[in-house]
Amino acid sequence: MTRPVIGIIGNNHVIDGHYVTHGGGAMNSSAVAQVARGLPLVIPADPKLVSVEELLEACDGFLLTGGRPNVHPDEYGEEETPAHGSFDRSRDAITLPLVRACVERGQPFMGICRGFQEVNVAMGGALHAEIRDLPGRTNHRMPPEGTLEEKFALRHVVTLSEGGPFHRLFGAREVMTNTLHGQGVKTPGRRIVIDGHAPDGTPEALYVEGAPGFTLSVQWHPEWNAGADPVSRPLFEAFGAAAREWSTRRQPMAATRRSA
Ligand SMILES: N[C@@H](CCC(=O)NCCCC(=O)O)C(=O)O
Repeated sequence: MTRPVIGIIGNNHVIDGHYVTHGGGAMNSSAVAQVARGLPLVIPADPKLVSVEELLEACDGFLLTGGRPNVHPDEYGEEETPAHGSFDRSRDAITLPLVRACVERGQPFMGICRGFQEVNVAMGGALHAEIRDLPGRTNHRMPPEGTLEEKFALRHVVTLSEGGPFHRLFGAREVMTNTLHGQGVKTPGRRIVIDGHAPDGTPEALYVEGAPGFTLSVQWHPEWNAGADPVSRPLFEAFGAAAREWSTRRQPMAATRRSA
């Protein structure tokens, strides 16, 4: 059986100050290949190079990866300030319409960290520029020093809604997660259900109400230790199963198009 193709949304990275690359962390590719059991395909998220329509055709599902640059506040009707940090407008231009198209079509996606925030903004929601500056909130940012193990260590509980999709998937109302982000959901978009929170109230898990496909998205990084972690593993397995189902459903459509 062929593997479902999972488009991994790449980030623009500048190496050595001048060499521009499109990349996704190797952890994402491994989680897709080894846990979701999909074919990982890193996407250069730039509308000069790819279109949303082409991506929807080429891929069975999308992993909206984490990324340091933030979604531009223009996308949710706010003015840019220094607190908003850096941006990746090319990625915004692909992922926001891609999420809306996937919701409409029932094509699976899973948002991680920046990807989680993109799902919210795509559906009309807004973000806080810097959650650690808000009263009562803690610092969710990546520790600036330390090994990868220390940066991705489990740091807080996420409490999930009773009977919600995350509770059902994990079989627990409380799970431990890592945390490596500065921004967070301020107002949920249309049909966005916040299904899990950190102890300081920060939204951590969401899905799109009534969407016909897989939309589970998380503010933490399940790609870390994806094969062994009891939270990451079921998430990637469920995402892979959804992409596989999409791929088997669309094969007859693709065959019809080829023979026409
Ligand atoms: N920029 C957003 C999203 C944070 C995020 O996705 N972090 C992943 C960083 C991965 C890396 O180190 O490149 C925010 O800050 O909230």
